[in-house]
Amino acid sequence: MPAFFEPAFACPDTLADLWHAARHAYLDCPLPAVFKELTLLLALRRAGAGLVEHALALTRLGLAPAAVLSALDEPRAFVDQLAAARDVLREQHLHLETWPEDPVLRDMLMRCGLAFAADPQGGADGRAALAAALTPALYTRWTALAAYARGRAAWFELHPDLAQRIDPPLVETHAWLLREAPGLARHFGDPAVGARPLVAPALLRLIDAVPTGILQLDARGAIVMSNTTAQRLLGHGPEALAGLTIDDLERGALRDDGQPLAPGSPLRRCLEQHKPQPPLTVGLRTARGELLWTSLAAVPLADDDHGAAIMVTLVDIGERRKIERALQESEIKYQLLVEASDVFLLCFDRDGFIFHANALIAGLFSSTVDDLIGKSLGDLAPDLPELAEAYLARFAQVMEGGIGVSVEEMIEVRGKTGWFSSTVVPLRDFDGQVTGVQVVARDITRRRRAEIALRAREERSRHDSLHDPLTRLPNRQAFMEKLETALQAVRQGRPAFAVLCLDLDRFKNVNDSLGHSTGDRLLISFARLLQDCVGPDDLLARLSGDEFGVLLPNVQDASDAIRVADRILAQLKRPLSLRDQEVYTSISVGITWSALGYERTEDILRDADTAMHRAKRRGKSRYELFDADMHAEAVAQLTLESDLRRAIERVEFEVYYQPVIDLVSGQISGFEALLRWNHPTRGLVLPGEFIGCAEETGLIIPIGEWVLREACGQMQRWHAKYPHREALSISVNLSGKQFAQPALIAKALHESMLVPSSLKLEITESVIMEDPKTASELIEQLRREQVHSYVDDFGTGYSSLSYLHRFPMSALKIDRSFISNIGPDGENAEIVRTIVTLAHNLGMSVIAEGVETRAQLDLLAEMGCEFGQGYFFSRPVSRGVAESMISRDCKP
Ligand SMILES: Nc1nc2c(ncn2[C@@H]2O[C@@H]3COP(=O)(O)O[C@H]4[C@@H](O)[C@H](n5cnc6c(=O)[nH]c(N)nc65)O[C@@H]4COP(=O)(O)O[C@H]3[C@H]2O)c(=O)[nH]1
Repeated sequence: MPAFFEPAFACPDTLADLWHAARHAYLDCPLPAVFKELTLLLALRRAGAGLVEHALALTRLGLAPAAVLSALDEPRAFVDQLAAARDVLREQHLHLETWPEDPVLRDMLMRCGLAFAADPQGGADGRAALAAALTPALYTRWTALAAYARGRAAWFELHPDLAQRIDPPLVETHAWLLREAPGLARHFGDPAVGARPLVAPALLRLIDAVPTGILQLDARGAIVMSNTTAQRLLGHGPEALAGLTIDDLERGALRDDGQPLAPGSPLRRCLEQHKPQPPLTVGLRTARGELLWTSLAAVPLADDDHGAAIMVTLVDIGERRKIERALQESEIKYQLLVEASDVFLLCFDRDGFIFHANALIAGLFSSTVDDLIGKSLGDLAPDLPELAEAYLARFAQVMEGGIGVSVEEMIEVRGKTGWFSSTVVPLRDFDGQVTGVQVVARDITRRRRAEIALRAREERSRHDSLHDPLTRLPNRQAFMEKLETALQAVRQGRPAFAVLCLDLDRFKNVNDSLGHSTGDRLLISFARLLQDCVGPDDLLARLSGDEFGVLLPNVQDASDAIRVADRILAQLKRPLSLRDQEVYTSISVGITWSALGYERTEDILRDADTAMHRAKRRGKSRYELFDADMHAEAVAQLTLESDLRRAIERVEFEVYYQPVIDLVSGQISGFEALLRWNHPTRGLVLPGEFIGCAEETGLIIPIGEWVLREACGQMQRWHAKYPHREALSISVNLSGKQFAQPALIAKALHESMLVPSSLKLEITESVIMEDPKTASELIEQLRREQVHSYVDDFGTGYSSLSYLHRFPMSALKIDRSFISNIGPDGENAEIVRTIVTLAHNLGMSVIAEGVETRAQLDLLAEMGCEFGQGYFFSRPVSRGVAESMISRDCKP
């Protein structure tokens, strides 16, 4: 680029200014019109279209186009003239402020100026001469004019087709000019050349088809060609796009970072430095002002015939950028997440060197992220070689298998021990190849501690749930679990086991008489004693209140269990020390063992329990081995129990009445109500066969209630029917279990409307002694309600009269075993006599049970016994028979 025109081409603004200045000079300056025309004509001689415009200007000035032809026709002479003019100007030392009047001088100046325009480089001498000859203002104007001319020429050189296409009047004028002066045609060149496409049509189609936008810009940065993609992307039609400049393209354009594109864009650099510009992300504005993100590249074009200086390619990267942005955002989010989370992150390459880490892990090693990069595990924790080794093994495993590995482990880092949960996962490249591993670890110390505490608590609570808090022995649940294990072991061929069920005899008495805390101490002391009696492999448990169980997991036969029972019984011959007192106690032991072929643990314990009850029944302080008979008995008991339940539902019971005779008058003083069961298959069943079972199962409560209501009601009906016999009383047996429901007695009386004093409740001596406290309270309550209480079966239990005064009983019934023995030989007679005397001394009447003979009757009468009851008078009879007795004037 000639230095003379540099300002105009260096900066578009300058060019624009020059353009305006030149137009101003062209139209307003005092240069002669012909000078102007010649200047332009010469400058634009290669620009046919420019000449057209020039011709228009000539027309406006009133000149015929033909007037300039002579100058154009003589280029050679023109150059010579120019050289002459230059010499003249140099010699004349002119200082012109206005254009000279002298036509020769004028002509000289004009030709000199034209020389600059036509050949700026070559006209350097002339320019210097001109500058010397003209005032600076005049010289500037002249320069501007020359720049204008040069600019126009260059413009039209680059846009021959464009100029014709966009300016139809120009084309018309062109045609007119050629008609007027056909000689101009050689200056315009071939009009077809102007419309000639820049590239071959096939290539043009190809260019149009490519998805990349292609623009060609001329040396001044104006678009001279665009393909369809570029037009579509930028939203301009081809016409609108043609002629847009770099400025237009870059107006409102943004850099990749969203900042305005700085001056000196790659397009301009390419244009000016003729160097290819690598792709750059630029946001261009479309015709609608929207932002189009492109990858913009430019290459210089060498010697293009059509004036194209650079080729620009535009690739729409909007979608890609969105994805990239999303990826970036996701990456940022990931980073934020990683940094904000409590996760330790390390990424290792295949060789075990760190290439990524987060701040948290850096902090853990009192380091920085940068410092960690490039380090190996060994560098990281030189004092933990085993840990490093373990992790390296994990890395190898993960990289080989491609599957992540998670572990929780305790690690000591810098003297601090903590629990960490870490996961090692493989890292892969786009092809799926494992490129390294990522370790994500979390400090789980707090969680772990909480877990340990929780587990300890759970274990404690499980221990509690399986242990008795008082004796600290395993409880029933624990015993049953172990029993289940033992049962399974036996099924798998392991040796037999035995179970002992131990129950303290009369423990309730201890509780009631010595207090519950003494009872507790007794249990603790007894538990210790048991512990001393069993082996380390044996299981001792407290099954319930005063019931203990022993599981002997390895026995040859039942005798092994018997030996243990004997040992315990022998130990109990000595008193148990309870702090400040010593207490004698005994136990009843039931034994069973697995050789009996058990299927269920409940059955084992049930049978041991059955045997234990048998031991109790047989006098306590002993053991009983469960056997087949007992089993049959147990089965029979079960059958009986279910039959009883059915009997209650269907009311298969009946009350029989046995008269009680006044031994003085010989008349019936009352009846004892005795229960009978009309069994559907077994016929009449006596109470001895089912009362025990009813008591054990608690069924005695509904049965007893029924008897009470039935008997009270019956007696009340007899009272009503035989009013003169209203002194008749009814005796009803009361079970110990019924003590708990004294209200039922009041209820029965209330419902039957029987006078309370007509009801006598028989309570056995053993029941009283089983629970003396409750018995005493009940008897006292009954007394207050005017219900009489009798001691039943006296002599079979404690046989002690000493306690009787503690209970406000009305009478006692001497057991029939004593009566039957006061036969003709008089055995027991003295005992009975003593009982009668003592009872009288305590203010109680006496009823003799089981009177079967006249001799017994006579002896009892002689002893002063008030009442008698027995087969001698009558067996227990049905209601109807009993009534007939009453109606027969009360003699049985
Ligand atoms: N060998 C002989 N026996 C005689 C003679 N006189 C009466 N007996 C029998 O002696 C038992 C007297 O009843 P217990 O001592 O209260 O003894 C009763 C009583 O303890 C209980 N029992 C009967 N009914 C009930 C009831 O409704 N409730 C409760 N809880 N127990 C009842 O069943 C036991 C047996 O009742 P039973 O079989 O009816 O037997 C009756 C009666 O039939 C005699 O001269 N010789």
